[in-house]
Amino acid sequence: MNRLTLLIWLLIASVPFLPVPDFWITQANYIGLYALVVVGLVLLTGIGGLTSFGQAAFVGIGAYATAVLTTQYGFSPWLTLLAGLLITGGSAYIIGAITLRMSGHYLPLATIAWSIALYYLFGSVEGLGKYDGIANLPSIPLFGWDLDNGRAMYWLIWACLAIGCWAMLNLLNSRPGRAIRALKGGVQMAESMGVNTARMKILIFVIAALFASVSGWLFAHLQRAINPTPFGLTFSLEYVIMLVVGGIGSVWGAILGAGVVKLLQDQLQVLMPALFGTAGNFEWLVFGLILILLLRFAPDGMWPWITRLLPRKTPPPLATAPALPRRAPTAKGTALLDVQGVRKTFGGLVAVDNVSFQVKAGEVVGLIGPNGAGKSTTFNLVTGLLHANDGTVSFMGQRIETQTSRDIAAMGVARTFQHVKLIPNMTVLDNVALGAHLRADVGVVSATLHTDRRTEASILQEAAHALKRVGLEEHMYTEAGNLALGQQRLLEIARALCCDPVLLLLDEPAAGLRAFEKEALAQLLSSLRDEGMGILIVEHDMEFVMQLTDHIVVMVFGQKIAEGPPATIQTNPAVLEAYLGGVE
Ligand SMILES: Nc1ncnc2c1ncn2[C@@H]1O[C@H](COP(=O)(O)OP(=O)(O)OP(=O)(O)O)[C@@H](O)[C@H]1O
Repeated sequence: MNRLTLLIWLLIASVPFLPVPDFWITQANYIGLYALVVVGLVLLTGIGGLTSFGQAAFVGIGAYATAVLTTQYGFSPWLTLLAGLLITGGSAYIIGAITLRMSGHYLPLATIAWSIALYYLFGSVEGLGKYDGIANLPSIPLFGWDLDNGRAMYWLIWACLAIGCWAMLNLLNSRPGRAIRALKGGVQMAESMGVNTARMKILIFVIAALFASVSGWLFAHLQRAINPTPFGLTFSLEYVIMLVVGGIGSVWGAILGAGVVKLLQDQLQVLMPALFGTAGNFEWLVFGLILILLLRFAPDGMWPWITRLLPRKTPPPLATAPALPRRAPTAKGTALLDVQGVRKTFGGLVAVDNVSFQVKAGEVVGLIGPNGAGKSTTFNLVTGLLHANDGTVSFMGQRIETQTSRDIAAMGVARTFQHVKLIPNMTVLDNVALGAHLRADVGVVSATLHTDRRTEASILQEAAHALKRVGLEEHMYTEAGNLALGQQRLLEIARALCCDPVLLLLDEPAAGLRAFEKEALAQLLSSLRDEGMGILIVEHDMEFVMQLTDHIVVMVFGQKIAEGPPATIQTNPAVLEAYLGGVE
């Protein structure tokens, strides 16, 4: 934690000692409660890209769990916090497992549906007090002290928020955190790096729900009485507005958003009825307008404005750490990839038709052909992104044509993409570190508690080494989206190297590179070949391919029309006719 952050937290902790009126303590309490929910939403929506309009329902589960168990069964509020977390976590897991398979606008619609369902459940069940709710909740005891007023609850609320922010930041800057951030870059890339995207989605859904549940527990014991109203759809929408206002990708933006919306709401609730001359929820008019303007002109919310004013942090030097375990080297000449008679159709189109070829360790094989020949489709068949209709694909003697891209990555096959797939707002170093996902075993708990320091240092060291190999070390802390296209391709190669692959598949790696960068890339690939790596490369730059490869496979209209060493391919009449436009 830097000095400025520490100073701000100390200032926040000292507020109840200062002559601050109770009104402002109450405001601060609600801001803290809302911010807890929004920090969860930052992870779910801002980072993970999953929109939820149902967080208030999870706040409700936390609140009702403690209300029922303390008032009807006499449990301690601390026990009911755990019970609430268990119930919320369980419900979120079940709801998530059902709804997170949906994509596009179906997911937000589903979250609205279960949010409404839970709201009516709270209001209809006799044991939950129906719409009157449950009253007379006990206060929370803490080391013999009764947190029975707003000032006392202030510390607990803001301590929970501080712990939540600390845990969330730890998580985001870790191996699972990078995997979560990769979700927004598309499932294909993340799965190719070995990330179990379905599990990650459920995980962030459950974590966001747990943040909401803690907020509900605190809310219930602050109010000492609850009813269904604060757990309905309107409040869920308010949380989303706070997220957008503060900045959807930032933990600190969550607190800012909660603060700005809460304070503005209070002012508007007084001002707007006076302006219209009648009572009503006119503040929503303003919120709607603010939301539209923000989405149009500042979709990243207000936090990026503030960060521009803050002093730039110099990243600390990377810690030295033990190297990550590497695969045993494969002897040159070992058969790595064996593609036999693969066929892939898209409806009536035969994209790949009965294609066979092999790649050995210590060999660079070029896969060439005009546009639409089926090269990328063949790549996708080898890496498990697509499954062949016919034929077999084997890697080191093991059949892989029905395996997932995650399993194939785990076996030692790494790839780059024709259309670069990276996480633009993550640093180059973190993007590359994602490649080492399968080489370390840091779980969410360890990441959250920051007990993963050693492994994290090893991962970053590995990523830095890969960046050095591709000549991008000076851009380590640049946001990946700010790199030129050619450099982004080099980043993808570094990420693939970070997987410690046996077989490297490169889809048009030289596209967008300048002459000296191509030269450096050719040298790098040659040295990887000398180390025993097998390389399959799709490339349109013929000079590059002819100089680098040991063997070339030529495809036209989905079929293999020739294969052999570059010198033979260059003079093959069928290739010249079909691919290069015929013999002069
Ligand atoms: N998901 C898909 N659905 C339908 N058709 C597809 C799909 N993917 C590829 N195709 C078609 O399959 C054929 C082969 O495409 P592919 O991208 O594999 O060719 P390519 O050789 O990699 O071409 P390029 O060099 O332009 O990238 C093309 O006609 C393409 O339009």
